[in-house]
Amino acid sequence: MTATVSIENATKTFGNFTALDDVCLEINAGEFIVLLGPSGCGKTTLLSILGGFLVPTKGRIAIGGKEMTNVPPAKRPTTTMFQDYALFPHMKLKDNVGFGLRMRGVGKAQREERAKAFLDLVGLKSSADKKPHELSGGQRQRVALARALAVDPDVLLLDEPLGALDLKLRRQMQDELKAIQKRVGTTFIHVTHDQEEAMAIGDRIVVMNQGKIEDFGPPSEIYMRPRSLFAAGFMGEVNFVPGTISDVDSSHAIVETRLGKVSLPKACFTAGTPSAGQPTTLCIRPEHFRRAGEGDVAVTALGQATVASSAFFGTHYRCHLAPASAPETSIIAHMPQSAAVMEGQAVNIAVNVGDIVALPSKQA
Ligand SMILES: Nc1ncnc2c1ncn2[C@@H]1O[C@H](COP(=O)(O)OP(=O)(O)OP(=O)(O)O)[C@@H](O)[C@H]1O
Repeated sequence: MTATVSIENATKTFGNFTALDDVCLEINAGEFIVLLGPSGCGKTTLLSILGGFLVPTKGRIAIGGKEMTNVPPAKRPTTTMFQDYALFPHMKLKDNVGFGLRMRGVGKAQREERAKAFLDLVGLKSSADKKPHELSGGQRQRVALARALAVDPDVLLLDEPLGALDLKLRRQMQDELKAIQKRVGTTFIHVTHDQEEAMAIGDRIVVMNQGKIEDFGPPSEIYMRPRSLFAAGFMGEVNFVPGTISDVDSSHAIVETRLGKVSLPKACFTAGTPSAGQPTTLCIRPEHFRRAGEGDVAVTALGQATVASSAFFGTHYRCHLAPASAPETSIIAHMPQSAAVMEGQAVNIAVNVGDIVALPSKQA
């Protein structure tokens, strides 16, 4: 089963401290949503409010259109899967997976049938009679997922479920989790502080900081068109180039920066309409720099820079560039293999204007 989730102006305070600050979110049925942000930003607090383990100080929650704000966890159509997924060590896998069903009074035969179906879903059908200690970490994690899904929640809440796994297994489990979610169609809300994980699994990502939502959208949109400096910086590497808007006409705004004047279409201003005099920061991803002259007509030249360092990364060279106009500034640029850049070399750098995002500096 699956359901929509609606969060209206949810605030949670602990004494004088505001852990969640006026959060609004509309989640579609069957979406894989990732709550992403640094430690302490309020991800778990929001998940706990959805699961019914915390009641918001203000605001309301609805699941499948039904008011849930004060409904206890057991009466909600949600299941929460925690990082320490605590399987019962003395029980066979089929009994672990069937546990929730037993609590709901489902008979043994039906329980076993359903447990086996869900063990099959996670690729462990032939292990139904094993006990948790006979499994690897990744396999135990899959059993926990089967157990959570066996009770047929409308919404599965996952609190850093892959946090205990090593990197390789983590990446593999991300792919599996995404594939299983697509198969069952349940709404998944998954907490992580790992940006790559969020991009690997999320249909949409909620970027959180200090109890607030900084950005919400599909991974590509948050990466390419972030709506806050925090979201831009949290979703991968970015160069921040501070400047001021000196002029605006009907289609473009001129931003004066230490790399020179840049004329940007208004679509580059993702957080609102630009106005003259506004302190503005340009966000440029390392892979968007290129050597001037290599590209098309939409390229903005940013002047000459010296390659301070260059490291070969297989797919590209990762370079630190010192611009001639501001040598104390270090720019990180990924240059293609074909650019064959060398330390000490002077290069003319350019960026496709459409790849630049301009955001108000005061958000920093
Ligand atoms: N019961 C509580 N009493 C007081 N403060 C709390 C309580 N629960 C959470 N907090 C505070 O609220 C803030 C948000 O906590 P939360 O657990 O939601 O963060 P998080 O984003 O999930 O972080 P992490 O990734 O480290 O788990 C933190 O500063 C935390 O110390």
